[in-house]
Amino acid sequence: MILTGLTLRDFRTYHAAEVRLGPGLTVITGRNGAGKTNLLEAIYFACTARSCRTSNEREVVRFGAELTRLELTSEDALGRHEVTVGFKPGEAKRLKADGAAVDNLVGTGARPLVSVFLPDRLELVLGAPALRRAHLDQVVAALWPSRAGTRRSYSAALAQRNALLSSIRAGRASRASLPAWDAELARHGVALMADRAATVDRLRPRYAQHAQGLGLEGEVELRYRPRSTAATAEALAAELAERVDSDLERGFTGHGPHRDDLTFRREGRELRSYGSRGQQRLGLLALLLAEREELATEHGAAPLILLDDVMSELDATRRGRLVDLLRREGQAVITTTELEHVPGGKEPDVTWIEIVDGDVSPRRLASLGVVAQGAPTPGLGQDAA
Ligand SMILES: Nc1ncnc2c1ncn2[C@@H]1O[C@H](COP(=O)(O)OP(=O)(O)OP(=O)(O)O)[C@@H](O)[C@H]1O
Repeated sequence: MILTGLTLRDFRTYHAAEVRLGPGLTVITGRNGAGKTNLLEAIYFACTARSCRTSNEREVVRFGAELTRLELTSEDALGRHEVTVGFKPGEAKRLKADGAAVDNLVGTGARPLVSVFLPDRLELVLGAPALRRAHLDQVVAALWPSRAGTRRSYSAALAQRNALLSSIRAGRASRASLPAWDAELARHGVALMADRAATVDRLRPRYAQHAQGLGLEGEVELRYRPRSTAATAEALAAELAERVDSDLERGFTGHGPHRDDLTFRREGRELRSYGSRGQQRLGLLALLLAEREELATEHGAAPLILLDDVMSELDATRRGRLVDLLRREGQAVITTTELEHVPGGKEPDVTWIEIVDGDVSPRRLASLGVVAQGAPTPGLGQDAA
C-alpha cells in the first residue's frame, strides 16, 4: 500500500496544507524549526491516530486552534483508500476509514503500516529494558495481529498476582490462593516468550545483514534475553513457586517475561554500553529495516518508514548506503535540512518536498503550512485553507 497524499488542518505549525508523497523515497527539507518533524508526525498521526512524539496529544493542535484534522489517501491493489482523523483535546478522536466511522485504525486496511525513527528513539538502544520489551511486543502484534492479546493477558495476570502478594503481606489473603495465579501467569508468560523468541529469530539474520550493509563494522547480533528458561507453563509456574518468599518480601513478582530484554551486540559487547552514538544509531536503523522486511514478507507489503533527521550523525558513506537501501523497495520519508545530505536526493525517482515557510508568527498566518513539492521556489505550494 502506498500513501499518496495528506491534508493537514491546524496540526502543529500547519494551518492548512496539502502534501503529496512519492511511491518510493520522499525527502522533506527545510531550515531548523521549519516544521519537518511536524509533518512526519502528522503522517504518523494520520496512519495510527497517535503521536510518535508525545504522550500529551493536545500538543499537536496548532496554537490557538480548537481541533486538528488530518486526511490521508492511499492506494493498493483494491484501489484508493481514505482515512480521516479528527482530534479535539478532551474528546474522543473521530476516525473514519473509507467513509465509515471506526474506533481504531488498526486492521481497517485503509492505511499502511508505519514505522518511525526519531532521534529520541535511540532510547530504544540506550534506555531501560521495558522500552525494548514494549517495542518487541509491538512487532509481534504487527507480524501476527491475532497474538496482540497475549501481552495484555500476561499484564493483567501479573497485576492480579502482585495485588495478591500485597494482600498476603497484609494478612488479608492466604498463600494457598497463589498457585492458581501462578498457573495463569505462566500460561500467558510462556506464550509471550515464544512469540518474542520467534520474532527475534526472524529478525536476527536480516538485522545482521542490514547492520553490515549500513556499515556497522564487526560481528553484530540481536539477541533476545528471556529472564526464564522455562519451555512449558508448568516449568515457569514451578520457577514462580520457588521464588514466592522473595516475591512476598519485595511485594511484587520479580521473575518472568516482564523482566526480559532485547540486546544489540557488536563484537560480543552491548552497543548500549560500548557503542558510539553513530554505531547505536546504525543498530537501531538496522532493526527498523529488518522489521520492515519481515512485515513485508508476512503481509506482502513493506510498511512506510519515517526517518527524522537521520542523516545528521552519519558519515557520507553510511548516508549513501542508507539511501540506497531506502530507494530499493517500499515507501520511505526522510527529513533533513539540506537535500545535499541525501546522496541521490536529486534523482528522478526521489520526491522532494521543501517546507518553504513553517514559521509560527501571527502576521504570517496566511502562509503557514505552505509546502512546496518539487523545486524549492518559495510560494510554489498553495495554502489549502
Ligand atoms: N501546537 C503547535 N502549534 C504551533 N506551532 C508549534 C506547535 N508545536 C510545535 N510548534 C512549533 O514547531 C516548530 C518546530 O517544528 P519541527 O520540530 O517540525 O521543526 P524541524 O523542521 O523538524 O526542525 P529541526 O531541523 O530543528 O529539527 C517550533 O517553532 C515550535 O514552536
